[in-house]
Amino acid sequence: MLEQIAQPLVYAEALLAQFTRLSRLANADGLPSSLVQAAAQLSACALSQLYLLDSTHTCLTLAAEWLDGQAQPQHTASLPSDYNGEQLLQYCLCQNRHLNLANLDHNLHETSFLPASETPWRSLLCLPLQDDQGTVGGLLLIASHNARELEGFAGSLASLGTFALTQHQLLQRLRAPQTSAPSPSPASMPSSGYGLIGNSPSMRALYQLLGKVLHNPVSVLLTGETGTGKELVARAIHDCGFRRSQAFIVQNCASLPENLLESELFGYRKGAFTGAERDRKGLFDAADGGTLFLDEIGDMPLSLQAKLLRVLQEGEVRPLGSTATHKVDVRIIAATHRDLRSLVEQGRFREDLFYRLSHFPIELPPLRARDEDILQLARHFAAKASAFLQRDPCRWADATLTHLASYAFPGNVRELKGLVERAVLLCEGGELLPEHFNLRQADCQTDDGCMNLRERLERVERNLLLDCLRKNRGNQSQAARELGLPRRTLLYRMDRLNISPADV
Ligand SMILES: Nc1ncnc2c1ncn2[C@@H]1O[C@H](COP(=O)(O)OP(=O)(O)OP(=O)(O)O)[C@@H](O)[C@H]1O
Repeated sequence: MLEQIAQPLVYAEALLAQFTRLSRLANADGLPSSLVQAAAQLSACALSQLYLLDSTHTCLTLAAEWLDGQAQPQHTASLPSDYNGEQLLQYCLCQNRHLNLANLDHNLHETSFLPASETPWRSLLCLPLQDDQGTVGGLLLIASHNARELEGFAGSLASLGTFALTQHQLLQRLRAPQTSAPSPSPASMPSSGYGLIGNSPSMRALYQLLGKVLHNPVSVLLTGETGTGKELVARAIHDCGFRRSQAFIVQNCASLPENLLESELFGYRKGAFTGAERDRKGLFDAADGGTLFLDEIGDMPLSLQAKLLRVLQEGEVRPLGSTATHKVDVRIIAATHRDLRSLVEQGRFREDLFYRLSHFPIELPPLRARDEDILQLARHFAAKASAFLQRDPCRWADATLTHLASYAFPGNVRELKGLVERAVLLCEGGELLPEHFNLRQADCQTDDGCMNLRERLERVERNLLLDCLRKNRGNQSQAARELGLPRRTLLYRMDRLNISPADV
């Protein structure tokens, strides 16, 4: 790591001292400025900057700057991560690769993010930093007025920066419970990740995967039963990624006959077929720079699959009736509820396209695999439905929550949404009661045949406790009060039901 450094031992000692200094900081606010100071001193560069990506991964903020031996006053301005001007920062962020420019005099990159200076900036090194989830959480940058080779600092400063970023997040998390946040009303219940609702282990695993693809241009294949949120996830990838200012276009591949689907997707030239009276651009052109969501990809006809493969491989589109191709830059997110592998075996889906699409597969869990999310989803849908109907948010009767928590939903979030919306419509006194929900009794009881009564009751109790804890943002005293339990009893039950603060 240090082979390109002039005096590696001296440097290693200084680096160790900086790791030690950063590890001793007990205040999250001090970490960014200590990191930029350390980076500038270790590299002997006049400038060091730390940019942090916000939790939605859409804004970059200059969190700290060290210039000519001094910490600079904190900037409040933030830059959207999809801004076009700062290609250099954007490149490191999206590609998750460091960039070393040893001579900025011959550089075409825009560097207006560097502070104005009488002596020009002549070299820089920009390093992506990963957060504790393993996704890019920020950038550390050093720059010098001399045309210097800074590559040798890349490995060690990236490690130092990643360490500081993780410490920063840990300290922020430690501090969070001490600020007494007001209990959220159902209408303001926060969403859990990328605008999706759910905090179950399977949803948290999903958020981790999403974090990996947001700033990475790979095609994504979303699989999962119908109504599990595939389109919602596709939108989240688009809205939280760097293409968010561009178009998000949806096309259902099962909804159109082959010819129409082809002309919709690829466009056509005047005279390509009877009725083609003028040139028309296709959806790939409309989504240029943005995202095209191809729903029900398993139903795409084989001939179109070949054309889609060409777009994925070459980034080229050929409209119907044209001999020429043109380039497009479109991120493809495909979705299907079918088993594509078995369609490949049956010869109904191209194997090469299957492998091309499944570079990054994401499977959405059915609702039955995340029943602890049911009440959170139900509250969310009820709050949205009330807002839509311009009504005050509904209250939830305890019996209703128990009723819902014990219902064995199959796979479909859409079904739960429909049930809740109907209940909100039926509810007149402002309180949602069990009779407002049209739940099939059989499903309330049958559930998983392997579960005995005690296990079923424990599942219901676990879901209710989790719901109450979430509603109170993890505040156990408040949750215990609301449940009418001594706090110690709540803690005992949480322990027995295997509920940890992380589940909340
Ligand atoms: N995690 C979630 N948080 C909030 N709403 C959700 C979630 N998952 C699904 N929904 C809602 O459920 C409904 C169905 O979701 P969506 O249309 O994305 O499913 P799908 O898997 O694409 O369905 P299909 O296979 O039928 O096309 C939508 O109204 C969506 O907003």
